[in-house]
Amino acid sequence: MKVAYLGPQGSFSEEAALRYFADQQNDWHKCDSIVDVLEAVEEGIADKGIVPIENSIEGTINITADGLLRHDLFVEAEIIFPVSLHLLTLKGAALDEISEVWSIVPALAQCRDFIRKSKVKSRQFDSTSAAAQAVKNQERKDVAAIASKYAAEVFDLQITKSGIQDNANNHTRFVVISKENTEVSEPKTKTMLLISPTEDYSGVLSSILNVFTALSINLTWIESRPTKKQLGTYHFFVEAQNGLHEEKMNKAITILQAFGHDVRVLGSYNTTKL
Ligand SMILES: O=C(O)C(=O)C[C@]1(C(=O)O)C=C[C@@H](O)C=C1
Repeated sequence: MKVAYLGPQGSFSEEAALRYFADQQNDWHKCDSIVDVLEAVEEGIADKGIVPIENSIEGTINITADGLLRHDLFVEAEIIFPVSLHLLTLKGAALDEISEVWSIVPALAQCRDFIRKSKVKSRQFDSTSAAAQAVKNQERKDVAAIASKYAAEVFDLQITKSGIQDNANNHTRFVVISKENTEVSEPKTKTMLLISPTEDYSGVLSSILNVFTALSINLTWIESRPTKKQLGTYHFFVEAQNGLHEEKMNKAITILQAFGHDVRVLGSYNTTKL
């Protein structure tokens, strides 16, 4: 089986993939961006992909949410991964020499307090490990990557300051995606739906949420993403703490469809904490 994830070597996505699939002999397909991971799975270049979808400090990873909207993909598992972000520099560099920090946007956002207090500039890269690789290749002592301890090892960089994220208790939720909707043969603990109202009227969101309240379905995640067609119109991601095998979940879907909403079941899955 071929699994796609965000590279280069040293990314959090790689750590999550290697640990989640530890007992399997897989071929790995490293991608340059999160969008490339989604496309690799949709185009059949990879059988599965691992992408970050939410971080406990920064919230939803919009690139992934929008990718799930655009691509015909399913979620088959979720992985909760602890994230600790460090300032990686060339060996011998000092903290007060650094004038710029490099990383992927969600990681820069997780370190907003540190960046603001240190009055350094920030520059976007496609992954934490791409930033670490650039620090290594460019041989500059005035820049630092915000990345993992693993990336420091891979690129032989020094951890000049550790644990710089705004909150020490930091986790990123990844999802395992595939092109096929895997049969829900055994009970699962969660279900992700994408609900797109076909009409815009006052109270449309509360009418959706009331369905879950009425059926005592606890929601673990709700996210709205713009339709990108008209200001103020949205798609809603809803994650429920019930599997698709449960009657009340199917009832909720039937009622939402009867209300005229477009409902896509993105998957029913279990959680793995790494
Ligand atoms: O850049 C990486 O190392 C990734 O795997 C991506 C990513 C993300 O975009 O959320 C994953 C986990 C961390 O939250 C920081 C970066």
